[in-house]
Amino acid sequence: MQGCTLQDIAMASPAFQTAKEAAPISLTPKYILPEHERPHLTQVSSSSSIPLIDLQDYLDGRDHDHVVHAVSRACEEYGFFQIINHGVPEELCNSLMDSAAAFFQLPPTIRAQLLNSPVEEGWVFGAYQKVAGLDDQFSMWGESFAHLCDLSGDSKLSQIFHKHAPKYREAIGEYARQMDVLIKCLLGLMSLGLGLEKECLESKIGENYVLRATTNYYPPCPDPELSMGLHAHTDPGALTVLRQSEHVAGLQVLKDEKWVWVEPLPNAFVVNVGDQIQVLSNGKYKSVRHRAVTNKESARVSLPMFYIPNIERVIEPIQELINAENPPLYRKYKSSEYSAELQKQMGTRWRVMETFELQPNKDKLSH
Ligand SMILES: O=C(O)CCC(=O)C(=O)O
Ligand SMILES: [Fe+2]
Repeated sequence: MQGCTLQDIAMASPAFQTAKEAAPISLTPKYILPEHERPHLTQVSSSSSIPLIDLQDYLDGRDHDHVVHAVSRACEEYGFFQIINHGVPEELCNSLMDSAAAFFQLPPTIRAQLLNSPVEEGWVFGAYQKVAGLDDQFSMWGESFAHLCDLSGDSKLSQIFHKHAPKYREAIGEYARQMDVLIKCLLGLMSLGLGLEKECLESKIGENYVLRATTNYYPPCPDPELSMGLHAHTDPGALTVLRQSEHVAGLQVLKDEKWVWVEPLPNAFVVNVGDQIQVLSNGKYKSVRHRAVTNKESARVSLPMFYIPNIERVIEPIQELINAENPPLYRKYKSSEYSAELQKQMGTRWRVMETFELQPNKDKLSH
C-alpha cells in the first residue's frame, strides 16, 4: 500500500484490525462507552469554530502587529487556532500524511512488532487510549504510533519503518525540521502577545526540548455516537502543531462548555497551547480540552507534533507576568514531576495541571 493516498485509504474497507487484537475492530463492549462519556454529536455546535490566522505578513517581515494580536487573542480565548500561509511545503505534508496513513494498511502482524519495541527507542504504540475516570475498562476507536524526532539526523525510528514504511521515514526528518522552525516562529508571536521579548517562551522551555511525532488513525465506526476516537484531554507538553485529513472532520474543542468542530482546511495546521505554556503564561494562554470523534464513512488521520520541555527543565510562571493583581497561579516544578503525575492520572482523572495550582481558580482557568 506504499503508493496509495490518504483518499484511497479513506475509501478502503472499514475492516481495520488493530495491532493488539485478533479480529477486525467492531463495537464490542470495550468500545461502547457509558452514556456520559459518549460524544453526543447532535449537541456539537457547527456554527462556531476556532480562529483562522494567516501568517503571510509575519513571514514576509511586513507589519505584524495584527498577527501578534490575533495569535494572543486566540491563545487566551480558545487555546486553539488554525494557520495558513505558514511556509511549510504542501507536498512534504501530503507525502508524510499519505505514508503515515499507509502504515495502518500494513498487516497487523507487522504493526504488532512495534508493540514489543524497547522503550529506549522512544516508542509508544497502540493504546494510550484510556477513558477519563474509567480505568482500563474501555478502549478508544483507533490506533496510534509515536516516536521522538532527532533534528540532527535520522529520526529515532524502529527498523519496522526502515523496512516497511520507507516513504514515512524519508519525509519525517525534513518535516520535523520544518516543524521546529514553525514552532519557534509561533513561540515568538505568542511571547510578543504576552508583552515579552520574542525569545522569551523559547528560552523558558530551554534548549534540550523534545519533538515527538505522533500519528493517530481512526477507522470508520459503525456507530460514532457510541464510541470515541480520542477521549477529552489537554496536551501535557508546551505546544502542539497538528496536520489532519483534509476531507474528514473529527477534532473538537471545548469552548464555553460546548464542543465545537475544527473544520479541516486545505494546507492548514491546527495549533494549540499545551499545559506548560498555560503555566508559563500564568494562566493567560489556555490549554484547552479537546477530543477526536469518529464517523461512519471515512478513516481519519491526524499528525500532531508535540513540543515538550526536557524532563530536567524547571517550569514556573514567568516573573514578568507576576504582579499584585496577578499572583502566581502555579508552583514551580521539574518537568519530570509533571510527567510522573501524568502517568499517575492516566486513565483516571486527566487533570494534571490542577495538581500544580497554588490557589484553585476554576473560573479563570479552562476546563
Ligand atoms: O486526532 C485529533 O485531531 C486529535 C489528536 C490529539 O489531540 C492528540 O493526539 O493529542
Ligand atoms: Fe491532543
